[in-house]
Amino acid sequence: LFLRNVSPFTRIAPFRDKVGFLSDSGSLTLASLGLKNEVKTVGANEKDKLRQGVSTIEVPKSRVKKKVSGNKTGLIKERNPIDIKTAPFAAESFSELGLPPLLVERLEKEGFTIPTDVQAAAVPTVLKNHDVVIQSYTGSGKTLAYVLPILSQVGPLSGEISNGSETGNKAGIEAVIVAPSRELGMQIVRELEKLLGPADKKLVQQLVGGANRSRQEEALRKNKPAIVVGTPGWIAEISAAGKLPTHGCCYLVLDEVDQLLAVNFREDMQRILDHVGRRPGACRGESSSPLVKRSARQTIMVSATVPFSVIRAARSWGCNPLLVQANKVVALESVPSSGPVNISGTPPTASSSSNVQAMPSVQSLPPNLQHYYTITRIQHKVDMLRRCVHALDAKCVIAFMNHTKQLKDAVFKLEARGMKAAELHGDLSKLVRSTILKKFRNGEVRVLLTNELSARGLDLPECDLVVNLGLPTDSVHYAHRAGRTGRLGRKGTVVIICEEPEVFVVKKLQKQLSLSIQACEFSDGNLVITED
Ligand SMILES: Nc1ncnc2c1ncn2[C@@H]1O[C@H](COP(=O)(O)OP(=O)(O)OP(=O)(O)O)[C@@H](O)[C@H]1O
Repeated sequence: LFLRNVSPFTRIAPFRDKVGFLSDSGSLTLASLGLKNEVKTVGANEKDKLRQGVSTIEVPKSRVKKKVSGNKTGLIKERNPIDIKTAPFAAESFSELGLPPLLVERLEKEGFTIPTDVQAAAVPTVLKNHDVVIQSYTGSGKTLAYVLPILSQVGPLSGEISNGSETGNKAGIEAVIVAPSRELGMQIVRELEKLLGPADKKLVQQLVGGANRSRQEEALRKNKPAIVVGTPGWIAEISAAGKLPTHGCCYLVLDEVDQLLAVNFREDMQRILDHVGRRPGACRGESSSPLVKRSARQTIMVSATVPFSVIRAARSWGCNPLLVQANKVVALESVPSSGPVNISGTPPTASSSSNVQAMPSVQSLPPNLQHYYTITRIQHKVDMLRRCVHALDAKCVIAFMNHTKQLKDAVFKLEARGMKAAELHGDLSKLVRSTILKKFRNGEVRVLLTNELSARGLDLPECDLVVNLGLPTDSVHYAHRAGRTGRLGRKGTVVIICEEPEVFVVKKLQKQLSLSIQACEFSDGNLVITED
């Protein structure tokens, strides 16, 4: 079966030996199957720009996936065979992933021409209706990895004739996307709206806190959106009020799934899992045949960090889920679901997940990051931040502190020294938060002082430096904070400014993440590497 699927490949790039997939029996590569002779190496091309995020192998255009229509009236979705062979092979273009031509055209208009590795692996897998956990490092394009399969089935870009309505949807909500913060939810809405275009953007409805609830409910009633994106609290609340028709929903996406497992979301998540589509447990005990008809929603779980708790949850929420990573798709059953605990010894907070990664967390970090730490006394931390920004000539800086109260003081100190700074945290109104983010994006603010609120999912591609003025609680938090820079192949620097007694935590982070965090000083406007 594998040979049949592989033989039509036309070209394979130099990394072919490394590109493989795991089956129950172990890791397979093209080389191990003696298929090298069937392929031709391609040289460097325009993709160099996106090197680590982008595909290296072309899949024949003929291998376009048979379209599986989203079911507008019922819940039955046919699962295609667990064909994990196609997924690992990154594609040269979006059309090779089996996406409808209209969607590919729209992607090109928006400047998306080449899928990243995780998109190339995830899109065909999701299109085949598998429940998945998508894990790939921060900034590698996980949002489009699930948005594209949804848009290829839902709305006008799917190419399906709409049944007379402008939005093409009259049968209730077809996809629910849950994100842990309002900012992240709105970012996902923007990504969807960008692809749908102004004429069809009403197909997406945000359900996030801080906005006028009755207006959101009115929009739900009037626009009949096919996709809703929101935070757990609001989705659960509107659902409990009977204003969210999600029983026929085909897709449930849990973005930043490990954070959604936190205690403070538990009740709301339970309601969502119980009411969106049919319970995944419905497929339990049925035939293990991959061709089994599923009568449940498709559950898509996404994060750069996949702790054991996610693996356990995914097994219970999903139906034979697959773990999708760049260049690799593997049955979740084959992934261990227990292991060591928390590195810093700090108990999990309400916002943190309950245990550490099931896989080396270095996989959560973009490859182009430089990591440093420097030691100073607590009262000099903000001044050290200023020196660090100057030394690295950073233009767009996100600095994390652990206590909201410290942010204002730090902003004051930086502004007093002529450095444009602003604070961002959950106690600010939604309007103020949006304005600050806008100013940061357009360069009016050089240093954004923030707390854990901004650590997850926020896509600020211009950010070239992340500074930890307060230590992250564990390696998961470090990875998400660090991942605000170095997005999609860009370079980035991460600096920890700590006190002498905190160095042991830096060493633990270093060990846990299997990366080098170099000791440094900032003197005379330069970064100087020091002996450890
Ligand atoms: N194929 C692509 N070509 C060019 N740009 C892309 C492509 N896919 C995604 N992007 C852009 O890359 C950036 C990062 O994408 P995204 O926010 O989805 O990353 P992520 O993996 O979800 O990160 P995080 O783990 O931090 O949430 C975005 O600005 C997005 O528009």
